[in-house]
Amino acid sequence: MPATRLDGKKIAAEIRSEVAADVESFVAAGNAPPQLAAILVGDDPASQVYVRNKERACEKAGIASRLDRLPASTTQAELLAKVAELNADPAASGILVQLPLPSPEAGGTGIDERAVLDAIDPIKDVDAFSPVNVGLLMQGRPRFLPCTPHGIVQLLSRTNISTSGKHVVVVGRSDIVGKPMAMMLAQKDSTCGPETANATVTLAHSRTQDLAEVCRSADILIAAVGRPEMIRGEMIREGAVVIDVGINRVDDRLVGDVAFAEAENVASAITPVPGGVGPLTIAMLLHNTLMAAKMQAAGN
Ligand SMILES: Nc1nc2c(c(=O)[nH]1)N[C@@H](CN(C=O)c1ccc(C(=O)N[C@@H](CCC(=O)O)C(=O)O)cc1)CN2
Repeated sequence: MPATRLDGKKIAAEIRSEVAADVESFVAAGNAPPQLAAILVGDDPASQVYVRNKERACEKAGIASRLDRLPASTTQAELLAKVAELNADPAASGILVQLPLPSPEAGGTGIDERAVLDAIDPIKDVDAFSPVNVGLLMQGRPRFLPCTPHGIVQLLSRTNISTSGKHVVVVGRSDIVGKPMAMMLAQKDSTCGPETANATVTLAHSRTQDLAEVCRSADILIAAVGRPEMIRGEMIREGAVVIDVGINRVDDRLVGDVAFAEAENVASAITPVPGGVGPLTIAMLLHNTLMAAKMQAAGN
């Protein structure tokens, strides 16, 4: 029997309407609407789509947004000055810098991404990429959770997939997805409760020996490597849950990190690409923006 498709788009819509209702109450209580301030450097086509989608999602949820578009020729000092301006602006509840920053080959000036992310005020860091928020997550007392891993926790919880006591293999050790995902699932508790925490986690990567065997030992396999269809059907245990974080453009087609047609015949449940994990990223960004506004309104 083919795997159940886990509908991230539907779950994201649910979360977005929950956030919209919560924003309405927040504003009805006399607060200014939350505002998301996004910075886009350069003209990468995919990034332009993502920031536009973020603006639209904000609008639908009653969240204000502003977008600062900067040319690819922007220097690190100029970008840091923009971040400082937004840090000091009380109207900006949440700040994000759309990644990736333009490489020198794309006309960029070689900005140190880490230095820019470090400069965002942690209380406005709705991507949860700053060292303060990463550190709080590591210690099991998170403030903001990074959007994509948090979206995956929400997806697992809302489809009744427990991670407690299970072996979860995360393939990919990026700061944005792999590392925080592994950390979140290994904790004692999650925002959705202990059933979507308490996993035994293996964080696999490009140097992992016998990756196929490691993947086959997973009850839940999370692929976040950024390599089209790298996870083949034979790398998946019969009945495993497969979460595909990859969004790769191949010949004008979007494909994940998992060879979907092969995986679908082995897994018990799988996220499609598109329509799986991607939409949850923006839903959780809205959640974080509202959370930032609430914390700032409370003077935290
Ligand atoms: N500052 C950030 N930069 C980047 C992040 C991030 O969370 N913060 N993540 C990605 C891009 N991203 C959001 O920024 C993002 C990517 C994909 C989707 C999505 O909904 N994908 C759809 C397909 C959309 C398409 O047609 O391209 C899907 O998977 O169904 C949302 C957000 C890197 N940069």
